[in-house]
Amino acid sequence: MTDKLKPLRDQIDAIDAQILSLLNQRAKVAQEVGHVKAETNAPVFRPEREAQVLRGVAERNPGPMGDTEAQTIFREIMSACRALEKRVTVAYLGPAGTFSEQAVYQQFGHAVEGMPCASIDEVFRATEAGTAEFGVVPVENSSEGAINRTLDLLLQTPLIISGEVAIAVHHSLMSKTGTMDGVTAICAHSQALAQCQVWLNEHFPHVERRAVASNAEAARLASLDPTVAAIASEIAGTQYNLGVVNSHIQDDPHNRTRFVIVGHLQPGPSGSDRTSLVLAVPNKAGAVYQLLAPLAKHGVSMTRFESRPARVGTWEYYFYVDIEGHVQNPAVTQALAELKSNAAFFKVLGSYPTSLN
Ligand SMILES: O=C(O)C(=O)C[C@]1(C(=O)O)C=C[C@@H](O)C=C1
Repeated sequence: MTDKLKPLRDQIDAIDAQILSLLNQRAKVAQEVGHVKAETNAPVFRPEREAQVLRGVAERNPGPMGDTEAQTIFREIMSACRALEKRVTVAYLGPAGTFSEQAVYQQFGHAVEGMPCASIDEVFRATEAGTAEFGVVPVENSSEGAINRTLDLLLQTPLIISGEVAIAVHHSLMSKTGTMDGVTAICAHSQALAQCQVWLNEHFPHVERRAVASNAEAARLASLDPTVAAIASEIAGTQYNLGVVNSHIQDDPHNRTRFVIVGHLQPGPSGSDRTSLVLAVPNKAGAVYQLLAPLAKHGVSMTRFESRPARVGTWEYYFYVDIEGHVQNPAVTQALAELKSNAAFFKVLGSYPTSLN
């Protein structure tokens, strides 16, 4: 056995030495890019370029390594190279261990400064003030719908959406002992409790459900109290030393949350982009239909349409619309100019590369 392994491991050692040398060659070039950018005060993080690099990795990947695995590695390579230019600070809905933190790493890799915030409002405030260069906030969940606080804040903020990330949300039921013995309450964020309600009704109909600020907070509480179980990601469970009672308890096995990245940067076109808008029209029959007509006229596809009652201002509803394409694409530019002239309220939230998954 050992005799057969030795030459293979020697090969791996030799390849690793080459990989390391190539990684450092790449890192030196990235440092040069950093110097060029510093001269012109150009932004270090270029989401459209990173999206193109990662799409190129999948296109050129000869295997047997999977495309997603190759992209994960290259995301971290770019993250490490970017950190040599400048380490980007990213605010997110904390504490550490939340799906928001996972979204940060999925977009930026691990060579970033994560800044956990107590609320979505705080993420916007920190990013607007420049304490963080970017903020990552949840915008919609596949089973529970829109995250209304984010939609309201997007309406008011001067920040621009510069990217999106979709995360598969798998919830686990966990406790200090890894069992439900002696457990009298199950804690989680209200969204997570809602996403697991059918499963909970079936398995633990008589255990109290308690909504707390975040799933990570639930995990922290469970780590302190054997009468409390938490619904959270297993990453959060590991962080707080919890045992798993049941995995994958969310009612929808394909449950996903989409996050957006907000900041002061408007990315250029990447070749596969999305544009997010907010619109309002006077409340009269056919107004919404007329409002959206320019999209069909210019062949622009709408990928999302969400209405939100206005709590302030003149209009009854705001419409959150996502379309395919970048504001700089001619068809999108024309469609938006016509849309703007029909709308009573019009705001482009940003144009950004579509997420990889
Ligand atoms: O191409 C750039 O602008 C770089 O700074 C290099 C690089 C990379 O490592 O490939 C790093 C950071 C940017 O976000 C994009 C790409």
